Order: sequence, then structure tokens, then C-alpha cells
Amino acid sequence: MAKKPIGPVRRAFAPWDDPAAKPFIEFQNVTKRFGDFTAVDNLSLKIYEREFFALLGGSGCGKTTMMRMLAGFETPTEGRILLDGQDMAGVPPYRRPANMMFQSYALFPHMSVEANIAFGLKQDKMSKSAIAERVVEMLQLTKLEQFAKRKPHQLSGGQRQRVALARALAKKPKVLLLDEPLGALDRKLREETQFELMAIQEDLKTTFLIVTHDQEEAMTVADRIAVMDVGKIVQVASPSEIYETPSSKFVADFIGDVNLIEAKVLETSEGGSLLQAVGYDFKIDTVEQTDAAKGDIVWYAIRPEKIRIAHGESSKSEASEGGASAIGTNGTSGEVWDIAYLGDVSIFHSRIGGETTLRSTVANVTRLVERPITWEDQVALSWDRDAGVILTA
Ligand SMILES: Nc1ncnc2c1ncn2[C@@H]1O[C@H](COP(=O)(O)OP(=O)(O)OP(=O)(O)O)[C@@H](O)[C@H]1O
Repeated sequence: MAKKPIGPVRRAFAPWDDPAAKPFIEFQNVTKRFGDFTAVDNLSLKIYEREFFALLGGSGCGKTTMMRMLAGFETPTEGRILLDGQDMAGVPPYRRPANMMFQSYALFPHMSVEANIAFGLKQDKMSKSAIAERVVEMLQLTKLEQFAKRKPHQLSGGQRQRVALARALAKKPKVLLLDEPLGALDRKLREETQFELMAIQEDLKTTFLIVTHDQEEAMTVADRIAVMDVGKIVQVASPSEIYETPSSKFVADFIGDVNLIEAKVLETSEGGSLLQAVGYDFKIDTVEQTDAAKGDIVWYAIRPEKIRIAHGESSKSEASEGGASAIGTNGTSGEVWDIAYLGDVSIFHSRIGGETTLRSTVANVTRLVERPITWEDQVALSWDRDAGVILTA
């Protein structure tokens, strides 16, 4: 069932759900080895035209290597890469319909903004008038008109980033590859620029492939995200699917904050499952089915914002004795051990026994709360049947 999207809503666009849609970029069983080190491991992936696609993963997982193979700066050791249906083997970077914007921007310091943008077009022997026209178009697109005559050192980091973007887009590539494009910007500018990037992408309808290790950035800009771990893709899905239905503990933990509770399967059927938290007195009733058998140990993953917190004791650990059908919500008791006040939200860490804590996030909607929950308070933690997922990997 489709869940509420988190990023900007353009969900009508979903070619990956259409079996007849032809992928625009295709990695077919691609492996890349450097000596005996495998950086990309038998990886397959399909990306569609006009998609804003993010490769997300920790440092060294192989994201940049994937992008460099697509751009033609590296050759796959095994497998094929197709771009617009054409096998890219042996096609040099400048002949590929893809352009890469580098992390360092690599602007020419002695050239003005417009000369930087025009550079690639001149190399392509485009006519002077056509170049002038394209440069104006790119300056407008990236809102740089007033900076056209400046040199890179007379610009802010955000403006330099836009020059690099304008230059990368000037040749109208079919695919724009962005390697950590906003890495040098501070948080506020980064967020603004993410929205600008999305607007530009919507405008041009170019396929964008972005490499980032910043999950919020990937969630904000991308139609779909591929989460990578040591040379492999572990999940490909829309931001909301990745967040709401992660396929593994790794993905759940990598994207956002999550509570992972070890649990034993007591019952599972089409209507849902009943789990017993290992080491605790509470059961977990969930709408989720699992392939795991009765008695198996699984992980129950629940996001902190889905756990309600209130003063008092939970009645649920007793109530759940009645079995899966008897209860609508889940719960357990805890003691507040730590509070992180982040302004818009507060995160409560409640000890539910021993050293284990459950994290719950509460939006600070009112400025003054009558009796705020505070350190060492006894609290009832509760959540709904459809609030979490069962993970077996
Ligand atoms: N030319 C090379 N020779 C040897 N090893 C390399 C080479 N290029 C990359 N690697 C290794 O391959 C692995 C993947 O590198 P890659 O640059 O793709 O990672 P990444 O996911 O982009 O990481 P980061 O976010 O840190 O840039 C790393 O362990 C890296 O050291």
C-alpha cells in the first residue's frame, strides 16, 4: 500500500512501476575491482529518463566509482553499462550523453562566470551567437545574471556552486551526474540549493544522478534512492518507502533514527503478527506479516516519532496477555533517562529495563507545556499496530 510521501510530491511520475517503461541508464551485473579489492560488486540498477536518482551510502561504499564508470572515467571489470539503450563500453567520456559536476567545482579561476559557462560550448565549436544565447539561458536558469562578469574568487560558495551547475548543464546533457554537489555549502544554503536543484531539474527534465552520503539530502531531492553498502545496493525505493519500509536493519538504521527491538515470533498470519520482546515483559502486536516462523528471532523497527510518551504507567504489557486480537495499541513502561531538546522537537530516551532505552520524538507544538515530561519521570510508551516493521535481515 502506498504510504504518505515525505519529499516533494510528484508521485504521478513513477516509470519504475511501469513494466513497459524502458530504462535510460542500466547497470547490468557491474563489478569493479581495483587490484584484488572489489569496490562495486555484481551490481544491477535501472534508472529512468527524467528521474532524480540518488546513490546514498557511507564513505567508501562505491558510490563515486559507480558514477565514474557511468561517466566513462573508469571501466567496469565485469558487466555492462547501457545509456539510452547503447552499450557504453569503449565510448570515451566526451562522447557520452552524460556530464559530471565535480565536488570541487573545478572552475577556471582566471575566467569570468560567463566564460566558464561558455568553455565547453567553445570546445564543441558552437557558433558565437548560439553560445551567447545558451550562456544567457544558463545564467537565468541558475539566477546568476548579475554575476556574469565576475571571477570565481569574487563569488560566494553557493554562487560558485551554481556556476559549476550552469557549466555542467550548458551542453544540455541527457544525464547530469552530481558528485556530492553541495558538500562545500553550509546547512542553510545547502537546503536552499537542494530546492533550486529540484526546480532546475523539473524545468529541464534532465535525468539527474546524485551521489551523497547525506540521507536528508537524498530524501529531499530524489524520486528514488539506492542505498549502498560495501559495493552492493541494499535497497532501491522512493524516499518514503525507504523510510517507512526499510528492507533491513542496515537501511533502517542508516536512514533516520530507529528503535530496533529484538523479538520472538509468537504468531504470524495474514492479519499480522504477535511478537514477544526478548528480555522484556511486553508483547508487540503488529499488522506486519513475516516469513519468519513461530519461535524465530526477528527485529522490530519503530521510528521514534511513532512512539507516544505520557506520564504514568503503561497498561499494555498486561493487556497484551490476551493475544493479538485483543489489543489495538502496544506499550510498555519506562523511566526518562535523557532528553535532547532540538527546538522543534524533543527526543526522550526512556529506559525500559536495564540499559536499554526507547527513543521517542515529540514535536514541540506549544511553547509552554503545563507539566513537561522530565528526567526520571515514569512514563507510558505506546504505539499503534501499524507503526513499525518486522525485519529479518
Ligand atoms: N583508483 C582506485 N584504486 C584503488 N582503490 C580505489 C580507487 N578508487 C576507489 N577505490 C576504493 O574503492 C572503494 C570505493 O570508492 P568510492 O570512491 O566509490 O567510494 P564512495 O562511496 O564514493 O566514498 P566517499 O563518500 O568517501 O567518496 C574505496 O574503498 C576506495 O578506496
